[in-house]
Amino acid sequence: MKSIGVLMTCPMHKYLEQQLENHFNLFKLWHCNSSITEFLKTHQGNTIRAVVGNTEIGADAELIASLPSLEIVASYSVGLDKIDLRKCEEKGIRVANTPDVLTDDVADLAIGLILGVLRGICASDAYVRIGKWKDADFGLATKFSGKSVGIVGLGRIGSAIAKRAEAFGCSISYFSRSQKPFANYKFYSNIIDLATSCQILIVACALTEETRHIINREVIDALGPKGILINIGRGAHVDETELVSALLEGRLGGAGLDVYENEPEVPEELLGLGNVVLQPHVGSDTVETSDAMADLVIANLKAHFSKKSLLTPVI
Ligand SMILES: O=CC(=O)O
Repeated sequence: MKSIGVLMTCPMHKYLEQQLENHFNLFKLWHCNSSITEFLKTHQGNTIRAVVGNTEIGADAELIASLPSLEIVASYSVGLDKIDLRKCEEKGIRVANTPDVLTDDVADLAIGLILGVLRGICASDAYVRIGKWKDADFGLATKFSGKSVGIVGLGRIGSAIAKRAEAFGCSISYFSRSQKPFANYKFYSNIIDLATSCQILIVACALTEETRHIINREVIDALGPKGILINIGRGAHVDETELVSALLEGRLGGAGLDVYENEPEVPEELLGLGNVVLQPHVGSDTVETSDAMADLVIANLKAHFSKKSLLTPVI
């Protein structure tokens, strides 16, 4: 497979880059200072048969159009929102992603964010480091165990979060397109009703046109001044301007965020808030999971080019 051209869209995991280099003829899009078209002209765009993208740069219509020999997009991510799926379908381009292997890490981080916000873990850590403990006790935080948790999207990650939250004695309810026959949790067909009924609302669904800004002013107000919003999905699930004003005005109790609308930009106003915990989109960023995701990308590419079934096909 050494002669097969594979284009990586941006720097990702070093191990993935090495594996791609070992097995394929690897092109790195970020090595070009000019436009994609220029880059592809000088690097014979027509030799590239696969694209490996991620949550930052996937495969948009422009990239797909400039690769006449493209056969497969193997994403180093579970999320597909940076891939023009319609174009891929239209052109018969296969698409694969990395589900399952990252579920535990993302669910773990969701729980970490809840504890971070409710127990003030980051704020109290800073309190110790800057020597304030010597002057006074930190003060009281909020209990997590036993709270009511609402989950937006009960897919693989949402279900893994539910399982963890159950172990904390939380009651679980969820909103999704349809009721899940396997789930023993309370189903809401209306997200406002879910937000009204829970104390912690967690966004764990895929980003699509229907779920863009699914967390709007109405949902935030339904969650209320004691409610906590956790987002480990995508920044665009939340109307960030509304989120910021709700937090500043005390209409929302707190937030734990791993994702933002314009990454890596984070609204300045959030930086000074003690009831907010911020992470730089690291849900699946552990050594173990990143290696497993990389192995899955390679396995999908090898399967495709050996005319075998993809391990985790999307299209
Ligand atoms: O956000 C992470 C992913 O989609 O894998």
